[in-house]
Amino acid sequence: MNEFAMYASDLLDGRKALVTGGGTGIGKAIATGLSMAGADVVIAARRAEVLDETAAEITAMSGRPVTTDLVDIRDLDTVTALAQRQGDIDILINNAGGQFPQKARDFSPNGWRTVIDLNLNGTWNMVQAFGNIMLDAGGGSICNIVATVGRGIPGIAHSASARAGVVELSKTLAYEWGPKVRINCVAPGQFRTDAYDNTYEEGVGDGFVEQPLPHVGHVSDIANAAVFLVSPTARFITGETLYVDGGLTVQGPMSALPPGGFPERNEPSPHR
Ligand SMILES: CCCCCCC/C=C/C(=O)SCCNC(=O)CCNC(=O)[C@H](O)C(C)(C)COP(=O)(O)OP(=O)(O)OC[C@H]1O[C@@H](n2cnc3c(N)ncnc32)[C@H](O)[C@@H]1OP(=O)(O)O
Ligand SMILES: NC(=O)C1=CN([C@@H]2O[C@H](COP(=O)(O)OP(=O)(O)OC[C@H]3O[C@@H](n4cnc5c(N)ncnc54)[C@H](OP(=O)(O)O)[C@@H]3O)[C@@H](O)[C@H]2O)C=CC1
Repeated sequence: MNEFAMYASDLLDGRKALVTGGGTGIGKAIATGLSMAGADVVIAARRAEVLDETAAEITAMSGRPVTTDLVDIRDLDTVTALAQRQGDIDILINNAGGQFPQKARDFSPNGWRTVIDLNLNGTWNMVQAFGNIMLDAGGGSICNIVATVGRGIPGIAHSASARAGVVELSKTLAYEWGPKVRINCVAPGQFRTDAYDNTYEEGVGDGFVEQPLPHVGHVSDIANAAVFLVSPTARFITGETLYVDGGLTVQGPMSALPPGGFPERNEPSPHR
């Protein structure tokens, strides 16, 4: 079975889709899924060579041409220029992003700013540049790739904050742009892309045996969620965040005892 061919091959016929960070990992998977569903896909990021290789790979699978373009989402001038070249899109996937893991108490001011700038301001640059064009042109659909916000993500407080900002931005724009533009988010759990493995050497571990679906996800799981959300199949859905995390965020501490077991009833809290 082809994991990227879950939908009809003409589901997105006649639609043009742009995926930021589409040269690698999750973005590449989403671009593949869109192309397999019939969209004309543009992948955009900073490294031309990576993009070109990926475009050729996707075309070999889907039989459809894939265009590449350059952008640094942190640099508004390059975003504006991209919007001038590729503004006629129907679908925008904001996938470019990332962070470094560090305890919050150790963040430097510039470290914090850098991650917020990439994931919140960078996404906003893209959303406003392309959203405005979609509004003027009559409509479109946007999907932002975030992370499993809502319960906190220890080790990446900067990114968790930025992604929560994107979720709230998306809900707000769902109101403001409602009649014309749908905007949703996909929240991946942990997916073993090259970038993930390079960044989190010991990240994939015990957590997975406790989550309701106790295995690592495949990038096509994200792609299929994103394709669904930007397709007419999801035409009555906007402002939503779809968690694709094997149930990680419902795993919770329900079955775990606190260290040392439960305290006696009515014992005062040890916290000040
Ligand atoms: C902990 C478990 C979490 C599990 C959940 C995981 C969910 C998410 C998973 C993923 O996202 S998988 C993909 C993972 N890969 C990435 O995200 C890599 C992407 N990261 C980057 O591309 C870069 O790190 C960056 C965030 C874009 C920053 O790169 P940039 O070149 O712009 O920064 P610099 O100019 O080098 O530095 C700016 C500033 O930030 C500080 N800094 C950078 N890296 C680190 C680091 N590893 N540790 C600590 N601090 C770092 C750097 O020192 C600078 O600050 P100052 O020194 O000037 O104060
Ligand atoms: N893998 C996982 O488990 C999870 C991933 N995520 C998020 O999903 C997204 C994809 O992750 P993943 O595929 O694993 O990681 P990758 O690092 O492979 O993907 C990030 C992509 O974004 C591009 N990119 C990075 N910075 C910029 C920029 N400033 N402007 C334009 N493009 C940029 C990169 O290409 P280039 O360097 O050529 O610009 C790269 O293709 C990220 O936002 C990540 O944080 C969220 C939760 C979990």
